[in-house]
Amino acid sequence: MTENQNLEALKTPGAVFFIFGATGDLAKRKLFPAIYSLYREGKLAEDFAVIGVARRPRTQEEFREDIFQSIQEFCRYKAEDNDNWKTFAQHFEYKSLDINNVDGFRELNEQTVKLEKQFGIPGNRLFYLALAPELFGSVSFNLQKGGMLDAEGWNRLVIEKPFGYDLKSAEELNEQIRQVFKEEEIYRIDHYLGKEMVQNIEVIRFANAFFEPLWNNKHIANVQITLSETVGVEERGGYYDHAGALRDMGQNHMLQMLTMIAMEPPSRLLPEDIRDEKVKVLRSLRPYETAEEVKKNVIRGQYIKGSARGKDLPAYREEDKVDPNSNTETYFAARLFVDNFRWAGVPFYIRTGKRLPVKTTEIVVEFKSMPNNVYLGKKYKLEPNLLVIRVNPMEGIYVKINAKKPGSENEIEPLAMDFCQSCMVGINSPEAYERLLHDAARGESTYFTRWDEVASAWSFVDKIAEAWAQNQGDISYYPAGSWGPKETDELLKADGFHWWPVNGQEEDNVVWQIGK
Ligand SMILES: NC(=O)C1=CN([C@@H]2O[C@H](COP(=O)(O)OP(=O)(O)OC[C@H]3O[C@@H](n4cnc5c(N)ncnc54)[C@H](OP(=O)(O)O)[C@@H]3O)[C@@H](O)[C@H]2O)C=CC1
Ligand SMILES: O=C1O[C@H](COP(=O)(O)O)[C@@H](O)[C@H](O)[C@H]1O
Repeated sequence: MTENQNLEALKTPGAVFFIFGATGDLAKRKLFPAIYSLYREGKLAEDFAVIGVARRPRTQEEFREDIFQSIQEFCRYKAEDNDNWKTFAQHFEYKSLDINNVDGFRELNEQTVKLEKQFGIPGNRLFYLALAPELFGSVSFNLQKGGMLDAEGWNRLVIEKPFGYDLKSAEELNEQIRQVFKEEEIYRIDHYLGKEMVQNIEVIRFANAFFEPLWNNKHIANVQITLSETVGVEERGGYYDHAGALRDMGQNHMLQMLTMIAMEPPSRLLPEDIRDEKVKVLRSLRPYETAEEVKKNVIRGQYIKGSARGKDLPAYREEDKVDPNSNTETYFAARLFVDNFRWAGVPFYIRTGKRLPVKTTEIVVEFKSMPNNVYLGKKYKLEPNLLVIRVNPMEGIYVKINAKKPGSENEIEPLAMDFCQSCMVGINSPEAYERLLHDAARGESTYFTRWDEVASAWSFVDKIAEAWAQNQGDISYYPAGSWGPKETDELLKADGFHWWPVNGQEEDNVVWQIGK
């Protein structure tokens, strides 16, 4: 393929993008920068328009100024105040509208038709709901009543997480949306699926002869997925105190990464085939039915006062908009099992938390050790081989192997073969939201979650949440800036394993860590 053909294949079809919630945090930090990056990369030509929708008043000039500021602050490309910027900004308009006001949607339709004529857009409409989920149903109904879905092109609905609070509320939400949109028109965002290295899991697994044959319970001892954050709840205390780490990160990002690691190779690289395989993994998760099973396999914690990098940090219960008696978990870790032929008996350890010492997302696949009753194993203590996939913020993979210590006669030491992708492409790697917006506009649904995936993930998580709700007392506390409750280490120790240190974690005896 020539470069021009390649760019043509990546080009987004002409469409109007509606950003509902255009004055909000997500639009400012992620969506406007993503649209600008697509434009700068030639993936978005001149046949597009963006209409920002929210209640507060904004003139067109003020709205365009908001976008300029958002790009300057959050985009990997900077806008310059020149003709190029002015051409881009002309594609943006604002509509002040309460989403409960159906007449406003009729006006919005008139505004849209004008823009479609102006930019030669063939009636394709993408509705991005950067709104609280309680509003998804009303927007869908009013889009229909206001005639917004009657244009000639396609309609697509992109919705943000959280998709419900539990299975029941997710079903209700889904039912409302499905009265208006077909499943194939709905794009449920899980922004972790837009991350470079999460998408790379498939390639690492299915394009390498030395991984796939070993990818099973005969050769893999355990899998560890860590998603640690240094931040607390910031301005989102109200939402977070209702949700907690299990719903905020577990039901979606953590389980999605697990499915990418555990799924069977799809028969074809088509969205539905890939999603079929992912949902099978979710259905194979061993459910924890009783409070005892939950207690044995899942740990929850909440941060108390602590410090990090010389700075004092408040307790979770002291955070803005958080109940001072809150029992919401800011951390959870679990031992999960995928009960199928490939994975029977292999524990998947997952952990995530706020106010941990480093910001990192990493997946460690620990291979079974060589038999220690023969040859080298008899003589040396061999470290297990590891495949580490670094998702965030560093991107890359490395493999830890045993090798002869250079210069020594017969000493063996662990050695890391490191591919640091971020060192090579640096800040040019597209942001998750950029990829996902681009995919949704091209009708590429692989990296969005299908309803049955969402439902299966909720039914698994609900049982844990129910057990916790009945037993409020079993929460552990950890100082902000520490690695979470100590019980988390016990979870692995009981199986003869330990957490492998993640990138940035200080460990004196880790000779194979990069930079050591
Ligand atoms: N921010 C983030 O990093 C992330 C956010 N999300 C999800 O994305 C969604 C949006 O989040 P975020 O941007 O942070 O939220 P904000 O509270 O910052 O923004 C909400 C937006 O909704 C608009 N809005 C609220 N009520 C109405 C209404 N009745 N009619 C029209 N517009 C309305 C607000 O504008 P106005 O007040 O002017 O009407 C504002 O633009 C949420 O579901 C959140 O959970 C998911 C992942 C990350
Ligand atoms: O969805 C969410 O993700 C962020 C973490 O995302 P990352 O890309 O920065 O790793 C998390 O902070 C937030 O609580 C959650 O809602």
